[in-house]
Amino acid sequence: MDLGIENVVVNGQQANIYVEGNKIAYIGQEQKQAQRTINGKDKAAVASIVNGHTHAAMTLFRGYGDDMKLQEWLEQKIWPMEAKLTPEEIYWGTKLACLEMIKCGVTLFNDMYWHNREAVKAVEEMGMRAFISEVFIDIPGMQQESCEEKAQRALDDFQNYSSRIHLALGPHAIYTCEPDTLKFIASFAKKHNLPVHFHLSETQKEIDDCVAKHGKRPVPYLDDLGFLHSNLFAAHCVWLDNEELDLLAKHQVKIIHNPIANFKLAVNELLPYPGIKDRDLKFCLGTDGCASNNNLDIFEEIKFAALVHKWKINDPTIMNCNEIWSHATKTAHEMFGVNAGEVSEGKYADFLLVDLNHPQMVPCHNLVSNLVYAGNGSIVDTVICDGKIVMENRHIPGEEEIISQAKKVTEKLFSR
Ligand SMILES: CSC[C@H]1O[C@@H](n2cnc3c(O)ncnc32)[C@H](O)[C@@H]1O
Ligand SMILES: [Zn+2]
Repeated sequence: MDLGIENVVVNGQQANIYVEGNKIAYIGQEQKQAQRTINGKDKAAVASIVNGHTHAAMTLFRGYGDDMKLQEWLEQKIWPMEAKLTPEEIYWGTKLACLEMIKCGVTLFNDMYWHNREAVKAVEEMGMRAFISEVFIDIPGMQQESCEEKAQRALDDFQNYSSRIHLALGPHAIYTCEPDTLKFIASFAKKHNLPVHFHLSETQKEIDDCVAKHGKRPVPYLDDLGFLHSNLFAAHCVWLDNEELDLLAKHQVKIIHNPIANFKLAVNELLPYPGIKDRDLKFCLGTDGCASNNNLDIFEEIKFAALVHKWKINDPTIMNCNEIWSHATKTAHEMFGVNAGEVSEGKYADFLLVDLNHPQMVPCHNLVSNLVYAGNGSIVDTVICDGKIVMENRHIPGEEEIISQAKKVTEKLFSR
């Protein structure tokens, strides 16, 4: 065996876990020879978490452009700064994002940002899994190549990356992409079996503008373009009526819930959870970028989601801890087609060792309750992704350099 974690709490029992290659080969009472063995005493092994929607390199914008409405925030603050970003800055911003996500128990994330070659390099080096988008945005000056050239170039590039890196197509939103772009992306995605990563129904303005321009709400508009399909990952989805929920369910669109960013940008609506649950629509959680969150601690997102739906529906039994934990881990990995999300034999060895002696984890009447309601990213001690240890005892190789380079490039960016 390549790696052993001995005497650890796993699925409610004390046991040993052995990893061979990138998979969990054995969980049980037997003790086996392994090249490397970790003592799992006072630790629990739990599935790693997915960040289903983020803009990783926006870590460099943490605390910049706070307390604004979405459209003004994008147009007055974010897009002018993004226009100045260099590939090197994206690289260090993405490394910083990976560092933060690993520290908070994420091994797989779904990213949409500029200069994806640098993002890929950062993710490869950090040992994580990611879906990395080729972005499409029809704003003059923001996109040089044609859609066809961009999509084909991305397809070629991604042949050269490891199996941890997946290509997605990332049209930004209905208000920044022309109908022909959306049609092209849908057909290219279907032809090449690629996921599409999209912002959908985030603000009332988006709905009102769509009705004014196209005579229909966003989801029927997208349906008429042939854009809805089961490999569409739609972030936000807060302003949806019942007809739209029916259409999303008909096409099995996957939904990413980003409640903290929604609250910070005051989009004034919440994911329609009862309608989503009734229709068995699949959803997981995302942090969105660091300029609208302002961190990538997915534990905060999990707790916030569990609380806010209880408040909205006025029912504390809604979104119980097992349910939200499962959305963030098992369902999330299933949605992305990655064979992880549970600590069991045959799954990828993507899991966490959480510290059962962390003050926020003591006492432990119910592990999942502590994970959801008591803990945060700081309870994560060790992270394993694709069979490799990417963090041990909360230390990640190279972290000091990432922090110092992220500070340095941010200073340069904001002084230009
Ligand atoms: C084309 S790269 C991604 C693009 O999206 C911007 N962005 C970040 N957060 C949001 C949000 O909540 N809604 C819409 N767009 C967002 C980001 O700054 C990049 O420009
Ligand atoms: Zn976003």
